[in-house]
Amino acid sequence: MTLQHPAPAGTSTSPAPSTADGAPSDAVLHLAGVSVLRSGNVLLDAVHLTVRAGEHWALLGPNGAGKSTMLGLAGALTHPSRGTVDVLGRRIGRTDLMSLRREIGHVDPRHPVPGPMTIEEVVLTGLTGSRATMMRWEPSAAQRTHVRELVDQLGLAGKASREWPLLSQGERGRALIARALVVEPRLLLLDEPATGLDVAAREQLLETVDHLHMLWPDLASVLVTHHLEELPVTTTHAALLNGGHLVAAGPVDDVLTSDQVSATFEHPIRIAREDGRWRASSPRTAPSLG
Ligand SMILES: Nc1ncnc2c1ncn2[C@@H]1O[C@H](COP(=O)(O)OP(=O)(O)OP(=O)(O)O)[C@@H](O)[C@H]1O
Repeated sequence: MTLQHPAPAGTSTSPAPSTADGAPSDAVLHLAGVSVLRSGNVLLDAVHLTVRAGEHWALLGPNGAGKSTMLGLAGALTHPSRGTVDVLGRRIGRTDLMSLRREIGHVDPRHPVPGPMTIEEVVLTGLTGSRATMMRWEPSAAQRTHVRELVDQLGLAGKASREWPLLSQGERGRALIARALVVEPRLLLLDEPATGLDVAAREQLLETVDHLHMLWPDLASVLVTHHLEELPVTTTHAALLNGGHLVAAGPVDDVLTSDQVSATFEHPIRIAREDGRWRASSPRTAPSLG
């Protein structure tokens, strides 16, 4: 995503040729002047963003900032009240949303899995866009092979026939990423993928996400989180949201500064980066204990 207007200091605004609709021709996701209003509340206010192929965005902000609302637009789940949203070159409101959704990889850690399905069965439901295995639908041999390859690539080698209720949270997270990738999307959306994971499972999941970006360099992604510690090393860009407003957006090192993150979370926060990972802490004002 690239913030286009107004552009904060340090944000790249390099022009790209535009389509007839005004979206840059290389955009995977383009929001132009987007506001979302529900029940009299402004969930998003005049947001401009562009995500291009190969960019890995982090979307950060406090509770209620509008992150899920923005991800809902990117996933073709909701309509804007004002402005335009183009996903994979198709305009929300002018295209069939069901078919567009099937081209977007959407990872929701709260995805409900009905009954005792195996990892392979769950990943296959990505092809039908359903929760359960579709009646009278049979995958082709090539589709099965593709699913098994993905399961291996996601660090679940040999576990394709494991049943969902017996999996750890971390294994479920990686299986849901495989499910999202089975349609070979150009855009991958990750909604707080590290929620509920212990530190080891979180680190494995982040390593998996970094690995994906190396395997599919053109894949664009948007990852929503509240925690800077949950950002993959391969994150290239960040957007900070507060109260439906974009506080900053652009290359990750320009955006994730102590000042901008503090303004976003309305609390003094010190940002540090080590070995490509981010850490956030709050300067203490009271004398330390012990
Ligand atoms: N249908 C709706 N009608 C009215 N207000 C809504 C509706 N959906 C969400 N909101 C409000 O809009 C704001 C933004 O919600 P959103 O879920 O996008 O925030 P978020 O940044 O994802 O929050 P969290 O980090 O808590 O998940 C919140 O204050 C929420 O209560």
